[in-house]
Amino acid sequence: MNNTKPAYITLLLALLHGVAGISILVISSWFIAVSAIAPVGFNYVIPAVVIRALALLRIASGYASMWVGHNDLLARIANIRLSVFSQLENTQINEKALTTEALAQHTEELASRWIAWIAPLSSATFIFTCLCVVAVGFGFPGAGLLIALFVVWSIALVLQGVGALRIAKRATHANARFRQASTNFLNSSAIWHLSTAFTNTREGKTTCADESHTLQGLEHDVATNREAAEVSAPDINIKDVSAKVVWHEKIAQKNTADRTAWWFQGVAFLLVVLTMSGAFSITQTLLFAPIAIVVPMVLLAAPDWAGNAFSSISKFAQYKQSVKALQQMKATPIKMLCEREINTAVTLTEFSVTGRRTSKVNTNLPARGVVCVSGASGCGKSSLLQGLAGLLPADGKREIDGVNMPPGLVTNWRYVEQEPVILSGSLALNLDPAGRCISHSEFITLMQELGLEKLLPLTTWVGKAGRPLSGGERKRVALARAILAKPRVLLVDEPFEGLDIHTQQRVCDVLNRYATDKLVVIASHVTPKALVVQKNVQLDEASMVAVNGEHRATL
Ligand SMILES: Nc1ncnc2c1ncn2[C@@H]1O[C@H](COP(=O)(O)OP(=O)(O)OP(=O)(O)O)[C@@H](O)[C@H]1O
Repeated sequence: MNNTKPAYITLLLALLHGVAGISILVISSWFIAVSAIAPVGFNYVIPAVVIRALALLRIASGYASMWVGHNDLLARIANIRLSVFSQLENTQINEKALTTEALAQHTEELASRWIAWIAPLSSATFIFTCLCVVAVGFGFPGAGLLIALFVVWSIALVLQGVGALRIAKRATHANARFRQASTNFLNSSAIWHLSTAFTNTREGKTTCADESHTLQGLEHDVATNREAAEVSAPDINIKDVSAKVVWHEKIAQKNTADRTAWWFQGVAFLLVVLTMSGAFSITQTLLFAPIAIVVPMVLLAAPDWAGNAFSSISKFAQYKQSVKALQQMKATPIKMLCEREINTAVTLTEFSVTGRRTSKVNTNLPARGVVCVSGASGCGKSSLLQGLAGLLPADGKREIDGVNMPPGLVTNWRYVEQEPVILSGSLALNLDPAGRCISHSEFITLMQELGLEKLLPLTTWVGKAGRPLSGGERKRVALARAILAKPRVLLVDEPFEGLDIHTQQRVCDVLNRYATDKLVVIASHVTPKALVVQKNVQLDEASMVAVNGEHRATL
């Protein structure tokens, strides 16, 4: 975090704001008392001017503290999110919903710590300590009561903090479950109509579809989906789905802070009542020494200048939970391997993705040319390509020219997914997300070759996650992105799926040309005639057969 200097300014301004406030209270209390018994010639102007100056200082420091604090907050959020993004770089994200929660919620808790709890708590502690020291040092009547209130405040703060930590833990858990459950639920939006249809037939009445699209309908719909269409993740707990659970914890946190503040207020008032009732012999002094009014006035206003600490300690508790949640964020690092030239072949021996039910593959892939991987649906074509690229951990050996490659992603090998990721941005951003210096003509030529000229110009906004693009267009944009990165090995998953014959031909031409000096591995159910295949690799449940003659291995 580079941007820490303004945080101290935030703290100083908060202290200034607090000290100015309490000084106004002390001086004005004394001033009112002294005015009643002031002798002729008493200079009223000086205390009035001091009070006015303090009031201005309080207003100015309050606004400045907010301005500096919030600017600092925004800078911190940006920094923390960037650091989380850099942690997530080159990793497999295991739980997307929780990662989103971490990015959206927990980073904010971390970033807001100075304005949320460090500054208010430090300010209240500083003021309380100074008041006690001054009251005892100058022998203010009732100084002991102030110290007693300080002790009560400290104990209440610790107790409130302990309770707040428990609630914050529950709140973080509830938030996480809600985020997971709602992500699962929203992902099933395309087949919501199934649950409505089911409800209609089962209950024999018409259900308003819109009604089920509201959050109130969440529990009912998830329940129906599970029961009828099994569209939700099996671990969804309907109870945890409810937004009410999340809201309940938020309210509980606020209520405990308010309750502690009320108790504190009660104790402060009690001390004032005891003071005024003569229990501490201050009343006698009050008649003769205006300074004796200071402690009762300070006690009376204690909830104003010390009460906020109870809600700040709750924010501290939430901060602690957010730090923990960010530390526990699950992402499996992908090791990056340096690029290597391939002179003769890539050899796979007993190669299979760890933990997936796929065939063990034994084959030699040529240094250049098109290799076509085929086989029944679910036999492991996509898994093989991802394992080969190093995106998934794999068992067996992956060798280049006889040298074993450790697990990891080879930097200049590219995998094009079966369902590609399209970024919400321009076509140019999608084609060159890393911002390489690719020439304009290179972009345009490739787009034309892949039959994507109607998407041009490059500034075209492809819409949110590329949803306005057709399935075939998304595939070709992803293929163009990979080709423009000029990988040594290009691994393409089902490039012909959803393409008409004419477009398949164009894609084949691009792949054939690319394979003249690079290795192109294609997983596909179809092999268009136009594709110049150097080698076929047929995956089978029982065996792996290299179709060019050699039966290399049997499971
Ligand atoms: N993310 C995953 N986690 C666990 N298992 C998976 C995952 N993805 C796929 N599998 C399993 O791995 C096996 C191979 O899947 P894969 O997608 O590699 O097959 P495929 O041959 O590409 O299928 P298709 O031709 O239908 O695309 C299947 O049994 C599948 O259920």
